[in-house]
Amino acid sequence: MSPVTPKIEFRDVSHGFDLGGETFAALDHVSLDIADGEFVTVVGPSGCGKSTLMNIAAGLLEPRDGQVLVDGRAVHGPSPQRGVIFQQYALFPWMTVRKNVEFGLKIAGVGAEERRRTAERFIDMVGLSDFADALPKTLSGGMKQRCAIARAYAVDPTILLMDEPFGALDALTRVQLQDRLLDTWSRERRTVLFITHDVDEAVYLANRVIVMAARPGRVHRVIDVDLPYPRTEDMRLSPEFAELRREVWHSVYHQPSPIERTSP
Ligand SMILES: Nc1ncnc2c1ncn2[C@@H]1O[C@H](COP(=O)(O)OP(=O)(O)OP(=O)(O)O)[C@@H](O)[C@H]1O
Repeated sequence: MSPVTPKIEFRDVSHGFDLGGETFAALDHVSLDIADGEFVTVVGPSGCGKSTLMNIAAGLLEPRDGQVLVDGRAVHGPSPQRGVIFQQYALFPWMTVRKNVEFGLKIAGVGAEERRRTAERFIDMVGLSDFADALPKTLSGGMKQRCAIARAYAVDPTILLMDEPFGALDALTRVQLQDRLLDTWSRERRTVLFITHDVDEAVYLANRVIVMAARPGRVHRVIDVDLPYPRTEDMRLSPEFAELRREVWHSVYHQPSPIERTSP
């Protein structure tokens, strides 16, 4: 039987930034396979390279060493196949929700009628139908982020790359959006790579949690989350969840000291 090609493959990826004449190692030999349809979350201390990893997967940054492959092909730039959602909503402020969601489709040359139909479907999916003609400035943070999610989904990406998308939201909105995202994911089954600082969020959403370590940024542990979907509020309160949470928390906050470099 031939092995299944991972949807996303980080193959020995290293990246550094030049700081005052020295190279700072942001990522050090990161290798990771993500299967088609997986929901993978990434947690780790501040500065461990989570966003750098995401930017490389998005094709916004070329790694110094190694490569990222999507469906077995090397990534060398952004692609509509990979939808990216950041913490800051990045909506066009002068466009209504509908126009924001239609934007990527317009760029892709999709006709007006189909654009409208597709946008409506995804605006409905994120529960913003009553606000389709509203401008972003009239929306709450959670609504803006739902609009950003609808916009990312509308262009039909096979991969969603999400960099702390709920980081700026209050706890209740955050929990509601987690459920909505999982609901969408179970129906659409895109591959999701999701960065967060929040251990509960990491466990609640994922099939697998990747715990990174800092200085240099690297994969510290991979923790499988064997809880079934759909995830529920009761599950958050279960002993199994508490145990997974404890395990991830411990891996993030009780890491060994940064690797001592004895040679340059
Ligand atoms: N453009 C840049 N120039 C110089 N150094 C950078 C640049 N971008 C990131 N770094 C450094 O690389 C390291 C990794 O940064 P990155 O933003 O990927 O970490 P992170 O895990 O996402 O952090 P946080 O959780 O705080 O958002 C950090 O030490 C950061 O200072």
